Amino acid sequence: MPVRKPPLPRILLNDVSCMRNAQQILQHVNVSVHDGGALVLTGSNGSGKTTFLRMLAGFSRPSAGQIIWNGHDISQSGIFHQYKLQLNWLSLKDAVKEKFTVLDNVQWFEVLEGKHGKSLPALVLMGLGRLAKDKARMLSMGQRKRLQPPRLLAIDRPIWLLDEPSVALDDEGVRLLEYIIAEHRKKGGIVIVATHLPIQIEDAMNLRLPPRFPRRMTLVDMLDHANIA
Ligand SMILES: Nc1ncnc2c1ncn2[C@@H]1O[C@H](COP(=O)(O)OP(=O)(O)OP(=O)(O)O)[C@@H](O)[C@H]1O
Repeated sequence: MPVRKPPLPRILLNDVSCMRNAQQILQHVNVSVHDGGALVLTGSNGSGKTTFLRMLAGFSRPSAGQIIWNGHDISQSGIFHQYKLQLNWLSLKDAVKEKFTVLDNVQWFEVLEGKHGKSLPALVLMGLGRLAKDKARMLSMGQRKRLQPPRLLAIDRPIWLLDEPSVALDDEGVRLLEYIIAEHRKKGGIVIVATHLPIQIEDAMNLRLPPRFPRRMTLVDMLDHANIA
């Protein structure tokens, strides 16, 4: 019987290291993600989670190793051009245009992508349907955060890079985000999330980045040693 080759991972990080401002941030990272897969990045403040996402988004280059997409190194310019069209990146900066309506803040991305019809249903799903025609400056912090998943749905690209997507969301907002992520994966999409907060993502791989400057003493230790009577 012929032996079937296992499918290539869609994304492979092969012994990747990354420097920022002449400082070594990530070292010898090896990870592979297949279609429908999820990778959750955790680690202390400054450990390099955002750097990891930025590198996958092409904002920083690995200082060593390769990022392979579909079997090709993304540092080749022709490949990178195709690769970046697969990405949807949500950074901590919400890029909400306050003078635009809530709907326009999502639809703008959709139109740029040459797509239509998904923005309003996505806002309704995230509980923002009633506010669609209001100016975005009226939104609370959590509501601004709820505006982000609809952008993912409106643009509808396969690889999602999400930096702290659940910060400021209430329990219902987190459940909705988890639902959207699960549905995306069912369609073969990939989700890579950096987070400090618990978020339920079934069968996700977890990558805990080591602290860059291991702490000798925690704040609690210091308070203990302060001998406050
Ligand atoms: N613009 C920058 N230029 C140079 N170094 C940077 C820059 N931004 C961050 N760094 C450094 O890179 C390291 C990793 O930062 P990064 O933002 O990736 O960490 P993180 O794990 O996402 O942290 P947090 O949990 O606080 O969000 C930090 O030590 C930081 O000092």
